[in-house]
Amino acid sequence: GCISLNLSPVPQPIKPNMPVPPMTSDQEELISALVHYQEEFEQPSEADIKRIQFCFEGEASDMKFKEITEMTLLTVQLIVEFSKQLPGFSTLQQEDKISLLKACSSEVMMLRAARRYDAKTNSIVFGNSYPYTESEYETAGLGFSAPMLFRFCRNMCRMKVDNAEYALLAAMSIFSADRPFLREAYKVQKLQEIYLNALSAYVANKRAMNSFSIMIGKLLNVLTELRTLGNLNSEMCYRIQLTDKRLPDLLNEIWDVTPK
Ligand SMILES: Cc1nc(-c2ccccc2Cl)n(NC(=O)c2ccc3c(c2C)OCCO3)c1C(C)C
Repeated sequence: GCISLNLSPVPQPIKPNMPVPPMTSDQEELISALVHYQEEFEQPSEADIKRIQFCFEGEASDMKFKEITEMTLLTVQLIVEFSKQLPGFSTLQQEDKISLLKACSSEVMMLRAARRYDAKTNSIVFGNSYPYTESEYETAGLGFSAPMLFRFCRNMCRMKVDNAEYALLAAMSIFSADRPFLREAYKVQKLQEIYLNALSAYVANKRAMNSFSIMIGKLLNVLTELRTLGNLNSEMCYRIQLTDKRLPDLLNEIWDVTPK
């Protein structure tokens, strides 16, 4: 069932030497719901992954590129399902839901890649058996993006971001009030504040006090980094337009790549 959003007065902002207030039960409920949905919509089904694996022939680069695009298509659809479960999302107008999903999907894709990053093999394991290494990214013709993507993944890994923090960052990326064409930006802003307060309460209660302000600062900086990565994804989409490679129509539509 969906969590009743408690729009009670915003809890006190946490100051450095202030005793850490316990999380409210609403915040605990919200966080466990998000972690549950994050797990529910984490992986494409085995059947979907199998379908991708065996239906491509052609030269290595095209096959790798096609695999990545199909895997991304499945993952973006999971991101849409995750977003629809977020408390508050259903209170928005249809047009705003679409504007938010178009704008956040590449950013949440980057967060998902970071969650699937395996430091030992320096690879992103999308699905259960799809290790993407930096060189495979090069093979697929996406070489320009690989170093930045893997640097982002390594940084998230070093910060030891946990499932709750990933889920809350994804929710904050989804509920970004400064996305283009929003009709009710103020509603999106209010929703993001609820997830921000839950994130800061969670971090304050989880990490020793001295590292709270450092950690919350780093996590909020991730949202800024995600903007850059999302914009570079759009740039990559345009570059692909200029080559003989093609993205699936749904990705072109979601990422506003106007077919020439
Ligand atoms: C089908 C497809 N799937 C992805 C993708 C793959 C993994 C994580 C996130 C994304 Cl968005 N991308 N984007 C990138 O791989 C991509 C593009 C630009 C980047 C970047 C990535 C991962 O990361 C670093 C900044 O620039 C694409 C297309 C557009 C090729």
